[in-house]
Amino acid sequence: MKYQIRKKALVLLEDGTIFYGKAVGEREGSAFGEVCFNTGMTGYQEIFTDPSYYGQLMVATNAHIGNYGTNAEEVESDSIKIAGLIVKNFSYNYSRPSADLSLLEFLENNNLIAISDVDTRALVSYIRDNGAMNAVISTRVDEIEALKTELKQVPSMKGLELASKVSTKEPYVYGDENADFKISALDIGIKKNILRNLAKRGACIKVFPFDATKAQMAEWNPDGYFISNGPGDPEPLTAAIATTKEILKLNKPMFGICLGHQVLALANGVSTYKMHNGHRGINHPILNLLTGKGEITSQNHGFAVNREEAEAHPDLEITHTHLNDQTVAGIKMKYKNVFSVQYHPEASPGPHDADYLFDEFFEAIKASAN
Ligand SMILES: NC(=O)CC[C@H](N)C(=O)O
Repeated sequence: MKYQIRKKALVLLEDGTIFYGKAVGEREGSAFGEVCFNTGMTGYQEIFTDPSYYGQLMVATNAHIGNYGTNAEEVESDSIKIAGLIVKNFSYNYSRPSADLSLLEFLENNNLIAISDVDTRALVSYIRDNGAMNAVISTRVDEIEALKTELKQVPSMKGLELASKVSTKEPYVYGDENADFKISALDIGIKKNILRNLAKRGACIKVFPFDATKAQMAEWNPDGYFISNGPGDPEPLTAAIATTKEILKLNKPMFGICLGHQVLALANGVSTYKMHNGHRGINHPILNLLTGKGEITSQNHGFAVNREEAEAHPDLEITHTHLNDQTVAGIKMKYKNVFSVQYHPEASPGPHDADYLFDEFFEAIKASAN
């Protein structure tokens, strides 16, 4: 086997804790970022290409990663967005008829540094107990002091604006130009499966850069507005928050997902905060407070909306709650067709329980278009 003898590598956390492992493939080097973990058993390719993970080192809690290879169709953006990958067992072989590359080839094509043979259970328990923190993965195992110094230069996720790094530079149109409805989407890190979900329900979507103004987004007279998911802290997104505030005055239907949900809260003067540990996985339980029904959802966030402020806000209603820790999982504006969720109805990966949110958005669009 080509990669049987592999270089030693390490994960160094910002508090000095070290976990050892082996380099994946033959790439040497270091990758820095906030270390976080995803508990999904499947869906690694969608996770690695999700722009919301920009700047993060991903620990996969599933013990085998790579065993079903990759497929060019199953991406959520045009490249890998995680900063680095940490796994227990990296599978150099894969078995799936529809795969077109091994995970190793996919990582190499994207120049991604990855480390395997790490005690990921110990690492995940450690982060879970001690909270989100920065880390470096590196093959420079004899240069720990130098790595510590370099790690100190890495900015904290709190206060970090990252949407501009992943947003489209120019507006573009997605879907059939003759579709029944038109949606303007603010791209602060949009996942492809959101666009697929909007297009398949009969919309043509115009996707705008992170700093687009209301005037730019309103110019083609859309039937509704969408504010996307994305990476980083929502608070520094001053342009997106200001644009959202202006769009709200138009009284058109609006839907926000994840970072878009946080931006909607901020546009209403409700603050957000950094969680001790985020929610990242595909089996997070949510209670829909409007229907009394439970949903199993796909999640990926490290910030959340302040519950007391949302509860006290005269124009807002909390519509969904996360059942593990009672964090706010959804809000709506009482007097407008405007709502948002902290989780991912587009799944990819994950269950489709929350698909109905896209349908509700289209019902609102149809009602307001009449
Ligand atoms: N998936 C997302 O949109 C994540 C939103 C935000 N970056 C957070 O970590 O909370």
